[in-house]
Amino acid sequence: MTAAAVTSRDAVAPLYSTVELPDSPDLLDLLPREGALSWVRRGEGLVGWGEADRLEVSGPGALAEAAAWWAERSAGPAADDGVGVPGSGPVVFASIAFDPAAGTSVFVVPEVVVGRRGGVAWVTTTGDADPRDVLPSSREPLLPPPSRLRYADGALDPATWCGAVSAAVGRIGDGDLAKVVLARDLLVTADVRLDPRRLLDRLAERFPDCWTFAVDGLLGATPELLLRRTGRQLSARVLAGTAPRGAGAEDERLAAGLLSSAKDRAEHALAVDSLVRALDPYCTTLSVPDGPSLLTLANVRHLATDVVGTQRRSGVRGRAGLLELVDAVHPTAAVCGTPPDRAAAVIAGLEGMDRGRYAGPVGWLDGRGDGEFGLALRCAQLSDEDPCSARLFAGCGIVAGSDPAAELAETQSKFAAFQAALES
Ligand SMILES: C=C(O[C@@H]1C=C(C(=O)O)C=C[C@H]1O)C(=O)O
Repeated sequence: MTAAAVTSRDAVAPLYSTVELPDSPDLLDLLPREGALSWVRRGEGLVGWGEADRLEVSGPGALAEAAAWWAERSAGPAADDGVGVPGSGPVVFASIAFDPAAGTSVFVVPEVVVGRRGGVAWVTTTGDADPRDVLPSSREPLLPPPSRLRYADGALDPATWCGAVSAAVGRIGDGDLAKVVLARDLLVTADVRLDPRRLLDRLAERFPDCWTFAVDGLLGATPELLLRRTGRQLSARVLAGTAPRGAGAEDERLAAGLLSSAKDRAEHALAVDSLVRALDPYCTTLSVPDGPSLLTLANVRHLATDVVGTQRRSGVRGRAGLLELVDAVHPTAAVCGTPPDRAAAVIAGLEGMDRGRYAGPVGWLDGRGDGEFGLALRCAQLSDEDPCSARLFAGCGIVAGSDPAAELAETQSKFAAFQAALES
């Protein structure tokens, strides 16, 4: 085992000050063009900018290292927090690699965080800045939208990716595994620089039921909540099983078909089971509805299960923080498969790409241990080298009976979430 690689700017915890804002600002409107950090749903959540500190970490102990780092960074000289709700006081935004042992996970402590929750709004600053002085008086104008977008295949062209799906169905038929999630990437280049704020605005408008996120150039609107912790209360929204949207009566027919599909319900049950099995040892209560409901988005419809639990008060598991819980539940069968080790090996053998932080946990954590992590889906990684380019990701659960052409169409429907933001 190699040791986790850790880079962090300096060793002294910054000072944090939080004040309540008299008016509730539009969070996304506050973001600057560079370094946008976001976790926003229906106008509530957190945005941040500037970097007071940053941790990049990988290796088998990556999330434990990150938890220790954050405990030190958030526990420094007492935070001056006059608001006292989840997300006020010290906050770190995080985007964790799909495979935290192999990929790089990024943790950013912003210089400024603005939050909104239940109608209360606040601003938190790190260092000497006075929280009353840091909000922009007006928004820097958005860059013009692209007039031309060029798409190119990522790691696998569509026909080769369908071949990978067939191979996975073969492995499932041989009894090697029950489910594997296979993803593909799509490269896009615009004729102008991409403005993250324009993309976030469009995603938030079109996907009000999703969490619009941005951390270190990974931007998206995810419908899937891996884990939220508020005190001892834990909650998650598990998704698996997808149908396209249709027009008029066809849409109703597709919805009814998804809810009654034995294949989709079995695929969904594997994802719920994987979360419940991993979370159960940490909980005194864990409640799972009898069957899935439908989550309807602009581009697709999913089978969804909302799970809620209460974390134990005592013992080692009672002391587990949110990053330890995230480490325990990730990857669920919603993004990896069943059993997870075999599925991970099939992904490594068939996908032909590095997922990076796609399908990894993304969200935020505060100094009390409250926070929210979604799965980084319906997203794109903006290129560091070329400000006009991005890499989009989409994947699908493959089970017995999966049809490669239908799975390819499903990835296209999922890409469409980010494409609409680029194109509008
Ligand atoms: C892997 C993705 O989505 C996951 C796979 C789903 C499915 O196969 O039905 C549904 C929701 C997500 O859990 C993705 O959007 O890239």
